[in-house]
Amino acid sequence: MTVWSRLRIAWQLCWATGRGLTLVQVGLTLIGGFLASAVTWATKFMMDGLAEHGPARQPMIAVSVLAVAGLIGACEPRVAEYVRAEPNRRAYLLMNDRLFTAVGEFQGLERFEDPRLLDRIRSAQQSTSNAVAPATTGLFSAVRDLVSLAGLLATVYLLAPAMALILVLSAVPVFFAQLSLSRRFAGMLDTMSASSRRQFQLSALNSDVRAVKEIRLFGLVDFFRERVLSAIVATNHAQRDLDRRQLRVQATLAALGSVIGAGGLAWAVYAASRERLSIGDVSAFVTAVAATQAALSGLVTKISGAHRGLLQLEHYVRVVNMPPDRPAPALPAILPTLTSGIELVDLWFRYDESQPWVLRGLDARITCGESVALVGRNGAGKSTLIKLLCRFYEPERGAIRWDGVDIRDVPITELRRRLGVLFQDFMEYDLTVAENIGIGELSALSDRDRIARAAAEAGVSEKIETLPHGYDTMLSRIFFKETDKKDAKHGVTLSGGQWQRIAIARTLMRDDRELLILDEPGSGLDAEAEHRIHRRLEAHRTGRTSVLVSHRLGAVRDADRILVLDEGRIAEEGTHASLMALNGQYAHMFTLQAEGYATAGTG
Ligand SMILES: Nc1ncnc2c1ncn2[C@@H]1O[C@H](COP(=O)(O)OP(=O)(O)OP(=O)(O)O)[C@@H](O)[C@H]1O
Repeated sequence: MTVWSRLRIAWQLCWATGRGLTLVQVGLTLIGGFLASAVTWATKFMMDGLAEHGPARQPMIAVSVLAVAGLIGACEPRVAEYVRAEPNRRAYLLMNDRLFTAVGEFQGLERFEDPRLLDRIRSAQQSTSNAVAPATTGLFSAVRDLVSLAGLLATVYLLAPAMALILVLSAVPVFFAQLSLSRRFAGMLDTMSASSRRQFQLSALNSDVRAVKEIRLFGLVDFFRERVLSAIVATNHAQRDLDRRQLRVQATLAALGSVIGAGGLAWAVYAASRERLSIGDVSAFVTAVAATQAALSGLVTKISGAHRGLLQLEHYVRVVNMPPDRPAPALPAILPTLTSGIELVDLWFRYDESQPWVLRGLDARITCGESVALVGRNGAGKSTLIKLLCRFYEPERGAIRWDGVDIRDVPITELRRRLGVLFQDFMEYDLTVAENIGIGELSALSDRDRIARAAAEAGVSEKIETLPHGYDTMLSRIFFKETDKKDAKHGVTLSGGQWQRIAIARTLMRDDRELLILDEPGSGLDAEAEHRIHRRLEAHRTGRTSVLVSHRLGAVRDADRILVLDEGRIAEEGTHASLMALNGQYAHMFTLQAEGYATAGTG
């Protein structure tokens, strides 16, 4: 990205936060910029007037100008600060809105599995709070210093052209050194983000109750502490290196400034002694040189701050402008109401080119109105298949057809509107019970009857009734203080199985959808609860098109058809009875499980 396109982004951001406020900032910038030159010239006229011992009018006018300039100079930074705070707040809101929308548009899971992109999203998120001020107000300040500098240099040039040239030349190397520093800083942020992400993840283990148990039991405290510390040491090292470079550049600028200032003063005094400069000229020269150096050093700092801000903003711009990962079809097909069925045709899928195939030419059919069970060993690809049905991933070859229509040809949101899915790794939201269930169907978020029906069907309504505020009880996994745990308004914790029932209820809010998918709905439930839930779900699924994934083969035996996934294909399919008669993989797995229960029962 070029400097100009970055500047354009900063300007567009300012403009989008408010045209009026931007124009006020431009005005303040110009006023602030011309102030130093006004002071310098007024000082010159005042001193010359005094030296000439003429009427007091000229010095008094100069004094008036100085007084007004002093007033403006005192107020302008405060006013500017106030005027800039509002656009920054607006920019924060606007950028978060755009970022949320942009990331929300990522329809697949691939981007969320790319660590570089995750870093970029994190940097983009950070840039909404810490890059806007340097990039926008920092730029205005830089322009103000630039205007101020131009005026001052013109003043110095009129008095001593060589000195103006020396001042400019002395600033050039420092300016580029500072720019290279900020580039390094942005580069360092990039490389650090991976290690700080790691550090953050490892540090988070300290407050994750699931991790705390294992860490204590396996004696891992020192192991993780050392990992965190080494990540911090690496970050500190990079920061220290940068600080040293910064110090060198700034010290050089300061030393150069002092030498030039002293040299200039000596020359001005010498020129005045030879009457080539008036007293006013000398004082204007001294004021202008000092102000020029201050403006130069300010300019360099502000430009480098703005540069850093702009480099960070680049992450935001790149994320916001990412092309869709599931582009809408050029001629979208209409997804028909499911009447025939869903066909999976020669599906080939792997997560990455470097990884083995998970599906290898899988063919299957889910007939409308049929309850299908999907079984197979761990890692066989059951959850992957479900994610393909939802288009979280796309098959590398083959197609999924919904009543003959390739699901890639319809808008993805339309496809997802037709699905009700319970994922194996369902979410536990820090929301109330009613919200945790109701968000399954946002339009019914305040429909308490429907929420209560879904809860009853998921077998969790009795538990909800015992909660301190019933459906309005806050469910939380995070307590900020130990005392919060005792106060129901901060939330109550549920057991894993109770959370699972809440998640099932959430999915059942979408029970009018054409395809219901349940991935391991009973995994966290006790035997009796699982049995009851499966019976309920079975009754619920009757006559509806559904796919149930489960390792408990007792729970799938009543399905209309059972598909056994193995080696990336459907290895066996049929009813429980026909698969048992086949005496293949399913029969083997079922017999093993049944024997396990029988042994447990008799043992
Ligand atoms: N996000 C991912 N990135 C890379 N590989 C993955 C990813 N998710 C799953 N896999 C791999 O794909 C294969 C199939 O995984 P999948 O979760 O679909 O199996 P499954 O049949 O649902 O297993 P289980 O019964 O254990 O839930 C596994 O080898 C797994 O390691």
